[in-house]
Amino acid sequence: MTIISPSLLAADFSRIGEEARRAFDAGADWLHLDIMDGHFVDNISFGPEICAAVRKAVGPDRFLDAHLMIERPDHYFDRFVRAGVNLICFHVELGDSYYIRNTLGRIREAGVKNGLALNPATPFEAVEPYLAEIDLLLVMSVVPGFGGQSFMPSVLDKVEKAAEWRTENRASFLIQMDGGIGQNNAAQCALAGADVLVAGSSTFKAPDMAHAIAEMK
Ligand SMILES: O=C(CO)[C@H](O)[C@H](O)COP(=O)(O)O
Ligand SMILES: [Fe+2]
Repeated sequence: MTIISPSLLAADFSRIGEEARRAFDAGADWLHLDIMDGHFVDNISFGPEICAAVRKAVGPDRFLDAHLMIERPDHYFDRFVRAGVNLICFHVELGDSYYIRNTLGRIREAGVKNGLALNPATPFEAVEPYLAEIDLLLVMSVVPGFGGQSFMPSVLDKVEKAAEWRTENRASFLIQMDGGIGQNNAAQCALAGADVLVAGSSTFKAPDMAHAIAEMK
């Protein structure tokens, strides 16, 4: 069954704890936390203190996946580990192979799952060298920075390539897609090979969140 991870970016920030609980009560499998620093992307969202508040609101057993859209994941990731997230994903565009490999290793050593994200313009080949060392590959289906953008179907090719690579190499990383995903394109993403679908606007802003998540599943 495909994992649905609503993005808290589309929630009502004046009631962040209640909103996080609302997602899980509506059938969310994971909750997606978008961290933006105003440098790697042209937007600022929230940091580790809010993540810790979300953890407190949902209890110890819920899976929180943090998508770091920040320039120095190596410098900041441990604050998110201490805040209680379960998975930390950062972008492959950020550095050379030493930086990427070292940061992936340090995240795992800190006791959480690691993930590597790629922007729509970044080719599959950029992440290929690291696929044996990751728990999750995030294929962005919008240019990161903002919720509510239109899904880019051109990235589905990369999802298919990643799924083929995984089969051929008997690897076990999950494939996640993020951006513009809803009831109208979830099946297309899953058929291409995605295991985890991030959905912000189509879940938090739906008239009935439980129905929206059930429809996607
Ligand atoms: O990483 C992101 C943006 O950079 C968000 O996770 C993504 O945009 C989800 O929101 P929506 O489903 O509304 O597109
Ligand atoms: Fe995201």
